[in-house]
Amino acid sequence: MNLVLTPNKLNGTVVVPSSKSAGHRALICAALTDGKSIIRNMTPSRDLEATASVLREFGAAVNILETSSDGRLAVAVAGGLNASKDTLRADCGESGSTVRFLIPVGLLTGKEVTFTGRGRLKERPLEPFLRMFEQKGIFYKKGKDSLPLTVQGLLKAGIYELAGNVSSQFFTGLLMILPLLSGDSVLRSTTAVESESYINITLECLRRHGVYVEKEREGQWLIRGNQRYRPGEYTLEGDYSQAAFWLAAGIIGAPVTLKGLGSHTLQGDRAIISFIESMRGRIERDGSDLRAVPSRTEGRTVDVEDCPDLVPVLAVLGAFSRGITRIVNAKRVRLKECDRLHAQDGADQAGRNDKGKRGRVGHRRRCPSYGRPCFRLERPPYCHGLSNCGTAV
Ligand SMILES: O=C(O)C1=C[C@@H](OP(=O)(O)O)[C@@H](O)[C@H](O)C1
Ligand SMILES: C=C(OP(=O)(O)O)C(=O)O
Repeated sequence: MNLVLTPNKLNGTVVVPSSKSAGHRALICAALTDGKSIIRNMTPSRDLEATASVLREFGAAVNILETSSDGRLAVAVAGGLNASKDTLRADCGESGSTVRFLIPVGLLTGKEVTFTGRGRLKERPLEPFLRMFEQKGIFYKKGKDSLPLTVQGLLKAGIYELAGNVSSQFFTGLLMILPLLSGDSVLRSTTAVESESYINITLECLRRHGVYVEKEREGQWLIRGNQRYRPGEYTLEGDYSQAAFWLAAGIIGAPVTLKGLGSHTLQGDRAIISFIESMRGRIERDGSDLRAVPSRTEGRTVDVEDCPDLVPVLAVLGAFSRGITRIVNAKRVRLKECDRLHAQDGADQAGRNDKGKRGRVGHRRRCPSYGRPCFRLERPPYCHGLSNCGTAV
């Protein structure tokens, strides 16, 4: 799809959609209990629907209790993975989180599970799990693409070693099920761990459900076995990845106020605030509300190792700032729902990354196609939760 963005000023107040990462984890942890949980303030999305539908296939009941006037859901989850069918089909849509979180959960069912997906998900890497299946004697079958993938087997407590530089999502998937096994496990990364803030979001969700994991040292976690997930009732916090777009819009255009963000969050994408401030962008705080005020920003070097989802918005902000903005440690964003480096202006400079060197994207103040849109988007930008805005993008 080609989307033309006409330059325009945007202002107003946005109630930020809830964190999609927190939503996936909440649904899964609730499904791993043997009781009923209620998750409030869930902004619906296709990725969350994929997780909910796979959990239903595995035997949990996931139902919408209420929909608020702004489309937020209260979701009831009755846990228990007691699917009656012998073979299960898990359609993960286009969601990397869904497939990587739910492969270990699927193995808990003891059934043969076939994971499927659409679009780019079929090509996104699953190698860390495939290697684990070989080490742990788990049956799997797949063609030349990552999906469809059929798995069957039981994971046992023990030592799990995975590369930490492909996706933190493999660690999250294992961290959610290892506490249920009979015996202690150690999860260890064989490389430096990237996107670790997402692992911390996982551990926070586990704690909410009464499950505890100890970080022993960098890249290593001790997981006591024989734990049980307790049902919970809680409200999801606002999403800093999505807030980032509105903050940039406020800096570039006219003031934008954001509501619904937690100020004590573990989300790595809260780094957008310090990035913008380091670029001399003005962000005002009023309790947990944030207000982005139009500013003349200056290019900086920003490290996205822990916050890869900020790359698109930083590229936009960089294009509107004086001087050069360098986005470093961005190599893995090639592995997302689209090749997000390729989707940015200046992606050619990032291509020299294949020998293990760190990613680097340079953005000039003006894009070469000055006066015309300089990004190719495969989907419209997020625009849930918009209210009282003078002009839409
Ligand atoms: O665990 C999660 O919720 C996510 C982890 C990150 O992926 P990587 O660990 O692959 O960087 C992030 O980019 C993705 O949007 C969501
Ligand atoms: C990369 C993303 O999610 P996932 O990895 O779950 O597909 C995303 O939504 O930006």
